[in-house]
Amino acid sequence: MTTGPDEAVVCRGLTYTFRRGRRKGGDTRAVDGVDLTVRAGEVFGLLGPNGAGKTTTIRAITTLLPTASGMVEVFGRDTAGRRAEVRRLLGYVPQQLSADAGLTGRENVALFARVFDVPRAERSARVAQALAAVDLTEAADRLAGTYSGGMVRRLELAQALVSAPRLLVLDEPTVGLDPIARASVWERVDAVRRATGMTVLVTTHYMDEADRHCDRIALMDRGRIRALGTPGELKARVREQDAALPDPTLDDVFRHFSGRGLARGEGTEGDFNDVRRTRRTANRVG
Ligand SMILES: Nc1ncnc2c1ncn2[C@@H]1O[C@H](COP(=O)(O)OP(=O)(O)OP(=O)(O)O)[C@@H](O)[C@H]1O
Repeated sequence: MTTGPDEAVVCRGLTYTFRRGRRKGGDTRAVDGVDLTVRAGEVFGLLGPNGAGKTTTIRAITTLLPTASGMVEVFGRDTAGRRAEVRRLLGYVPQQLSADAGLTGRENVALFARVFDVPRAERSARVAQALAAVDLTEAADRLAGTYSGGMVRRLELAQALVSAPRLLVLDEPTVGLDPIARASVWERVDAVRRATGMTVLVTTHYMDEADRHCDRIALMDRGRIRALGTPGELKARVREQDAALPDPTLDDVFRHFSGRGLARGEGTEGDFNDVRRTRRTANRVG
């Protein structure tokens, strides 16, 4: 075990290659030797353009992909050998829709409570608590299919929170939402974190969100971590190294370390699959 009590996630040399035939464009090394430590209790942001490898990294951390090469530990448990234990420590909100439109909000959360072995006697109280934590008490008995995009995201958050995870993993939690709905998702995450000390690992394209809500961020590009630190530290590094940028933004920081901008369309479009996945995610909450 390499993880200490202060470390929620440790990745060492994490590498993942998707194998595809040559006609389909050949193999893709989605994650290429990632070293990463997420400290217990922090909000850690994984930032990067489409196709940078963020989702693949968190799918390895959440045990949804096998650790093909390298090592991942979650609170000291190796994901390769102690998969079931790791899963019990996690709440995960994937990019793909994880709520069922044909069930009420309460039924959706109750389903997750059953799947994650919340004790039967505690279940209804825990479901109500999770719904309250995301401000869905009033809408709890309506079909999820009638919810707005922001409400669906908060419902998915409740689903992930009902098992009282020590680590909450959020993959693009605010993509496709309007600014008010985005702020509301973050408010709920921050409130639960303050109350429970839960660790949060989040991927996002939105630099302003990362700047405001993340204690530390890793800038990822083409499968590698290009820079890691607090937003303030990263900006200070750029300020020291580039006199032309006395007041750098995180986009400037990204450009400095990767040689290109983070904004969509700046040579960072990713491939067809990246576009398809992003559209699907944005559409489902639109
Ligand atoms: N199931 C898959 N099969 C083949 N290639 C894949 C698969 N999933 C991802 N990839 C490729 O791996 C690379 C990294 O993708 P990944 O989804 O991890 O990036 P990302 O940073 O999360 O991007 P996004 O912001 O679009 O979600 C991309 O080139 C992508 O096309």
